Amino acid sequence: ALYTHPSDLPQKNYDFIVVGSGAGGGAVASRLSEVSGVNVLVIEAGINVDGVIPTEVPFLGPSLIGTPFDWNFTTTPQTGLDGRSILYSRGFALGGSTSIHFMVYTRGSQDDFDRWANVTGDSGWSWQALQPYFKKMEKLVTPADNHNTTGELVTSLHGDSGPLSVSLPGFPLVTDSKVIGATSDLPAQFPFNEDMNSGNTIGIGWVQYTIDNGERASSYTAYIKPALARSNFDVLINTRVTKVIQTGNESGVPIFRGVQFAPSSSGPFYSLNATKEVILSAGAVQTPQILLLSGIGSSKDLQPLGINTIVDNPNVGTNFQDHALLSSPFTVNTTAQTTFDAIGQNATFAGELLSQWQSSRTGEFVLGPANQLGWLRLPSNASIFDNTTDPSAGPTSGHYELIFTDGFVSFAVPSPSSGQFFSLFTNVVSPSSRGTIKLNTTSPFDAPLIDPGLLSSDFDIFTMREAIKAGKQFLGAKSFDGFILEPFGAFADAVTDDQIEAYARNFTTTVWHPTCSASMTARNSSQGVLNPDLTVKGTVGLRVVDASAFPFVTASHPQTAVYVLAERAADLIKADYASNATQDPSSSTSKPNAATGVSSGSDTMLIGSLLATLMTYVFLH
Ligand SMILES: Cc1cc2nc3c(=O)[nH]c(=O)nc-3n(C[C@H](O)[C@H](O)[C@H](O)COP(=O)(O)OP(=O)(O)OC[C@H]3O[C@@H](n4cnc5c(N)ncnc54)[C@H](O)[C@@H]3O)c2cc1C
Repeated sequence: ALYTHPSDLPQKNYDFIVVGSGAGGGAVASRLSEVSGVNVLVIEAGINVDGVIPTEVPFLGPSLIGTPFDWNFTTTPQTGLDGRSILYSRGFALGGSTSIHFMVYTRGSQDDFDRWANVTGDSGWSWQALQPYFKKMEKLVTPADNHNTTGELVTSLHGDSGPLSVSLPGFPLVTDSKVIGATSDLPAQFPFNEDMNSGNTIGIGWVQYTIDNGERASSYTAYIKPALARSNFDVLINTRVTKVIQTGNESGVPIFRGVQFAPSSSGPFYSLNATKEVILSAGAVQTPQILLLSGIGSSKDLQPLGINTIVDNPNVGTNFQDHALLSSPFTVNTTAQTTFDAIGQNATFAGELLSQWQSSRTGEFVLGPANQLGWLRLPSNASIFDNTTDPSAGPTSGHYELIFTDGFVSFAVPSPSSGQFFSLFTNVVSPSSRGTIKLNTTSPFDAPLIDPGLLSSDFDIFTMREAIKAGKQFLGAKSFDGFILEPFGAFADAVTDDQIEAYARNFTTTVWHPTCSASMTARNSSQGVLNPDLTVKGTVGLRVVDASAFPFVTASHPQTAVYVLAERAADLIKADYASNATQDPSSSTSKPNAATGVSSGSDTMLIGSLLATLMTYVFLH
């Protein structure tokens, strides 16, 4: 059942307490609750999304940025971005970031996962070994417009009965034939890739989305909602886990089967113990924050804050990786108005499209941000490789991504109120930059210090620069003749290499792919935070199942890799407890205890007024 306040929780022994309901938490919790008699509780800080239209309408996904469905974090000043701090969105919602994200469904490359297997010493993370899980999670469905998808993806690569629906774009754009045509014009540099989820990502092709019948498919809709019917599955929203609690020792190793949680900073504070495990799935920003608040981290950092170090591991919150994203607009010449511009500039048209979506789940509002994208590599003789090792996983991984959007879309500057545009997104997908997550204060209700280190390495700024140049070459193909006019705004002045780099540092943001901040490494390695089975090194009863566990960010949009990690994690956990796992004798079986009696404020909002705010937002931006 779904609960909205800790005091409503039923009296139950929870075998597993999962912190966070995003891609990792939703999937692992739902799978664990398949075992009858195993009680699972998910504790989610964020708010309900039921009936919230912008979380359902694919096209309105971007309108959720900066709203109450977003944690609205800000990064530390980024040296690679000329000292700018940028908005760092994460989903504050049932379903986590998958309830607000852009739904692009890319698995990553064979080399990405084979590298995971190599660094962890666990062949179960290899591309080949994960194939059953990629298929198990997925249900390939027809696009919203039921068009013939021959040549747009390879059906046999996909699952047909998993919880997560995947489909191709369900509305045609005038730019579709131009982008696909350009892959024929310039096949050597920009090959067509019929299905970038085959293990070889290289090339340009059609985007697959987690969209089902014109609606967003999220961790909530795919995994959590169906499981809520089970009597052994509970979800508590509006409630923040403030730390994990040591509940004992096993052969001198601390056991962490307790969680403390509260609906607001003023309490009341509750605690509850899992009989089997606590699973942290709070995402790559907050999983390390919770570990640090719980005394699992670098004693050098924790001591000055007055936090007692229980497990001294300096790797917690390090190795943080993200993808740097830049949008570069071009003016275009077209009689058919470009999609994003028409919607952004004409509220009446947008209203009509919303009505169309509501009545038939068709039209432009079934679309994600682009119908095509591609993954490309720098030439092997690129000058950067004279003194830098290639940070990519191998030849099936891109160094950069190009995304093609039919209209003006930018996360750095506001959209112009008139004009017709085409946006080229460039994304550094195999970065060598590394960042950190550190505590700012000891309050779990304060944001941590988030430093994704965007464009902080020579390789990354070089790659961003070359990606922009490659993108311009692609848009110079014959298929774009007479359509693309010229670079717009500050992009128009970015001509020489130095100017392009300056432009990139000035306007790059993130594509919100934080990962690797509690990485898994080999079992006997002193590096990293997790063992290859995702248990936290130096602890008993505590695991991490989310994007922070990645050893390297995949050269992809990472939701699929998080889901696949969670699918395998569920089987690893089920196997552990099928074979008579030892139990912590201190595990509590009681109703949660309120440690303080202060009652909390309510997060309840009038959905009507929220929707109005969201719609205004999307129309204005
Ligand atoms: C704007 C945006 C667009 C994106 N677009 C795409 C895309 O198109 N394709 C793609 O593949 N990926 C995309 N991503 C990334 C993708 O959403 C994430 O990689 C994925 O959701 C990560 O899963 P996770 O489980 O690690 O974390 P999340 O999905 O972020 O889930 C973490 C959950 O933990 C909760 N939580 C955090 N702290 C606490 C606490 N203390 N107590 C209780 N709960 C807590 C959060 O509220 C959240 O619900 C996007 C992300 C964003 C923000």
